[in-house]
Amino acid sequence: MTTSAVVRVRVPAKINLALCVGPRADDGFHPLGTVFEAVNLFDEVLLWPADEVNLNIVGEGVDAVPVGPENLATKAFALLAARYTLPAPGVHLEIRKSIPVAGGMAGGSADAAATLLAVNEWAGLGMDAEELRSHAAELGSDVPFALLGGVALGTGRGDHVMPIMQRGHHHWVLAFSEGGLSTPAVYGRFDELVPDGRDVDVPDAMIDALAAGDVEHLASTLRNDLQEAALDLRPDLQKILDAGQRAGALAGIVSGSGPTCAFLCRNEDAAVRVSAALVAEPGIVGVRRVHGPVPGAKIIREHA
Ligand SMILES: C[C@@](CO)(OP(=O)(O)O)[C@H](O)COP(=O)(O)OP(=O)(O)OC[C@H]1O[C@@H](n2ccc(N)nc2=O)[C@H](O)[C@@H]1O
Ligand SMILES: Nc1ncnc2c1ncn2[C@@H]1O[C@H](COP(=O)(O)OP(=O)(O)O)[C@@H](O)[C@H]1O
Repeated sequence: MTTSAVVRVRVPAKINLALCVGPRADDGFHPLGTVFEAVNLFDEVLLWPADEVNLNIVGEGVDAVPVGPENLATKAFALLAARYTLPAPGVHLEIRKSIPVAGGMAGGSADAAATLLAVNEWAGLGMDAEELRSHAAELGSDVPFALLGGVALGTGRGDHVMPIMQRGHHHWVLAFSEGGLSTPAVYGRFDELVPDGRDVDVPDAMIDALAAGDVEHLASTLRNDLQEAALDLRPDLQKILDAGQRAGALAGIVSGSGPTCAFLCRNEDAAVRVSAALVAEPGIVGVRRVHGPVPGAKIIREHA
C-alpha cells in the first residue's frame, strides 16, 4: 500500500462558551442553546482500505477508549458502509488521540466526524455539507459541530449548527484532571438539581461580545448550565476553577460535561502565567494552552 492510499483527517476539540440546558424531553435528550468554539487541540484519523474493519488507537487516554463496534469512529464507518457502496469491504482506522477522553471536549465526536470525512474522500461519495451533517447528527449531538468548527450556535440537541459571526482570537488554558465524567451521568444530575431546566436562549450579550471581538465582555458572559451538576459529582473541580481565577484568568468554566476546566485569558502572556500557576496545582494531570476559533475537520493533504 502506498502512503497516497491513506486519507488523513485532523479534527478539533470544542469548548462550550454557552451551554444553556432546557428540561429533559420525552426522547431522553435536553433541548440546548449552545455556543461551540473549536480550539487547536486535535485528534487525527487515518484511513486506508482493508478486507475488514480494524481499529488502532494511539496517544492520550487510549486505555479508556473502546476498540470494538462501540467506538464512534467504527460506528461512523459502519453507518456509511450500510448506506453506500464502498470500494473495499473494510478499512483500517488509526486514531491518534490528543483530545482527553470523557473530558467534555467531544473527542469521540471529533473522531466520528473525521471518519465520515475520511470515508467520503476515500470512497469518492461526494457528500455535501448537509448530507455529512445529517449522518453526523445520527452518531451524536456534538458530531455536526466537529465538522463545522469555528464558532457556532447549536440548537435542538446541539446537532443543528449555524456559524456565528465573530472577530478575534481567544487564548485559553485547559486544565485536565484525573478520570473522566460521563455525559449521561452529568445530564442525570442536572435533572435532579434543576428539574424544570433552564432557559435555552443564548444570552444576546455573548453574541454581541463575539461580534465585537471584546474578550473581556465575552468572559463575563460565559455560561455552563451543566457546571453545577459536574461540580456536584466532582467537587474537587471548584479548587481548579478558583486557582485559574487567582492566577489571572478573565473567567474559568467547566468545559461541557467536564471535568476539563477552561480558562479564558486576556492575551497570550496572561495565558502563559495562568498555565504556569496551574501546573503546580494538585489534582491537575495536564495543562495546555490553546487558541480558537479554528476550522472543523479537515483532510491533510501531505503524506502520512
Ligand atoms: C454535554 C455536551 C455539550 O456539548 O458535550 P460533552 O461536554 O459531553 O462533550 C453534549 O451535549 C453531549 O453531546 P454528545 O456527547 O454528542 O451526546 P450524545 O452522544 O448525543 O448523547 C449522550 C447522552 O447525553 C445526554 N444528552 C445529550 C445531548 C443532549 N442535548 N441532551 C442529553 O440529555 C443523553 O443522556 C444522551 O443519551
Ligand atoms: N473514538 C473515541 N474516542 C474517545 N471516546 C470514545 C470514542 N468512541 C467512543 N468513546 C466513548 O465515548 C465516551 C465519551 O468520550 P469523549 O467524546 O472523549 O468525551 P465527552 O463526551 O466528555 O466529550 C468515552 O468514555 C468512551 O467510552
